[in-house]
Amino acid sequence: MHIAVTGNIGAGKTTLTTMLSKHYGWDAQFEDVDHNPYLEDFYSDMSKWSFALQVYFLGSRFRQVKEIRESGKNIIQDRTIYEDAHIFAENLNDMNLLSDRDFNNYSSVFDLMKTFVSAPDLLIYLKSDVPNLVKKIYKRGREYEASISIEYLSKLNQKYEKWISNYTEGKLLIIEVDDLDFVEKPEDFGLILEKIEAELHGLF
Ligand SMILES: Nc1ncnc2c1ncn2[C@@H]1O[C@H](COP(=O)(O)OP(=O)(O)O)[C@@H](O)[C@H]1O
Ligand SMILES: Nc1ncnc2c1ncn2[C@H]1C[C@H](O)[C@@H](COP(=O)(O)O)O1
Repeated sequence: MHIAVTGNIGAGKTTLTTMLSKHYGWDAQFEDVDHNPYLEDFYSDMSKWSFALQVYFLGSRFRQVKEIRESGKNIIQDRTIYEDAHIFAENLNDMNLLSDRDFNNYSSVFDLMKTFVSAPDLLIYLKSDVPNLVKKIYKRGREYEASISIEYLSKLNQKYEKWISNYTEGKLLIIEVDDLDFVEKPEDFGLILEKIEAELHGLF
């Protein structure tokens, strides 16, 4: 079984991935954030570092894809490789922070990698409004994320909505998280578990 949690920056992916992995006793795969050699530089100068960061995330995410294929274990994954290409790289190109030449180069590598990627059994999209994303990013308190603009988050949210509305690769569960506090309220976490189990009925 492979479940992936998707959503904008600050939506709660890492928190929910951790809770689900503990609850079901499954392995968790997290994004390469704390040891990422480009992320901090990227936020100080997006145009300069966008290509290097995208190549880094693509490689790191493809390594996870390979591990999922080879491990045969039940895995819950924090963000997918699709988001790097269809959300982040595309948005940077739209914002002229990643040139057409670099974006085309990146996309041809991504298209090749995609042929090895299997969709998760279930994709859980954590949908959140920009003001709530801002609050959670602030609460998390990574210093280099203080420069993230409302415009950047809004554009990413628009990309997420478009991508999710066209997602047909596998089962999809959309959870509106703004009125849920699955961290402090066990009943809210319970609601999420019920929805997951309804989607995966028969596979558990
Ligand atoms: N549903 C929620 N209710 C309250 N706080 C939340 C919720 N989801 C996430 N948080 C908090 O918001 C911050 C960002 O969450 P995180 O899981 O790191 O998001 P992501 O991995 O999507 O960027 C963390 O401090 C986390 O504790
Ligand atoms: N592909 C990406 N391009 C730019 N930035 C990215 C990409 N993937 C992740 N990120 C950033 C966004 C956040 O600052 C950190 C961690 O993501 P989060 O949504 O908070 O788990 O990496």
